Amino acid sequence: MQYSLILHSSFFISMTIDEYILQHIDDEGDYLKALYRDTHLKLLYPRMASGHLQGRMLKMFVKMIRPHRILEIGTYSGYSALCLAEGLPEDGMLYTFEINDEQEDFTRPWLEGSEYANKIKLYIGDALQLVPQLGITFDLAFIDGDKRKYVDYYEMVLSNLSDGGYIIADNTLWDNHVLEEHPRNNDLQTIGIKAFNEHVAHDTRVEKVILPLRDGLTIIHKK
Ligand SMILES: C[S@@+](CC[C@H](N)C(=O)[O-])C[C@H]1O[C@@H](n2cnc3c(N)ncnc32)[C@H](O)[C@@H]1O
Repeated sequence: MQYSLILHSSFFISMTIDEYILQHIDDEGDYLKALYRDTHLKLLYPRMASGHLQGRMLKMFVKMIRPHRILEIGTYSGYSALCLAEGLPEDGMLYTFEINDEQEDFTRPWLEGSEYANKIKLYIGDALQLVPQLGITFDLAFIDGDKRKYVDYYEMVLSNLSDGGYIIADNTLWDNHVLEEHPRNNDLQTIGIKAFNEHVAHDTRVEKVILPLRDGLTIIHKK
């Protein structure tokens, strides 16, 4: 009885903290609220969208880092793209890549209808193939694509990143599955994220921290 009360109260407290945080940070605004709702109404896997807290965090990172060119791998419904673009200066540009061509009909109108449309270029295709062809050096990259390919994204991004540039990688705690010593052989996403975390941890070209925000955000600074 005692135990279930403790469980219940800690669950209650953590819910309250999440709500408390959202009530004490900047509002996401009506446009992002509507996009988040539309994502949940019309798309599969709406949990993939960044949402209120992470979206404000991404905008804040852009304000702090002051990049001119941002790369995003994994646009999905465009929620994080809009938050990244919101933080950019007038002459800044976000290049966002989405491999799933069925996503375009939903996402392009949301990006083009926003007040940041002139700061966003949406590409449909595999970022691993398309980004090196652009010949652009980025100041900040947000990696949020296929979890099995994070090491490949990382190496590709690092060679297209300015010295002193930053990478933010999402989902790097993967619902705490990273703690599994021996993930199932077919759990390629957990295996991919663990390989990425090991790879970055031992990479002397960069400085890195992991923030336990939402599903884990790794912030990487290229020396
Ligand atoms: C987690 S969702 C992105 C969510 C979005 N960044 C947000 O926070 O609102 C991951 C997306 O990456 C896309 N994706 C996977 N592999 C990719 C690749 N190689 N290049 C571009 N997009 C990719 C998937 O189709 C999916 O829509």
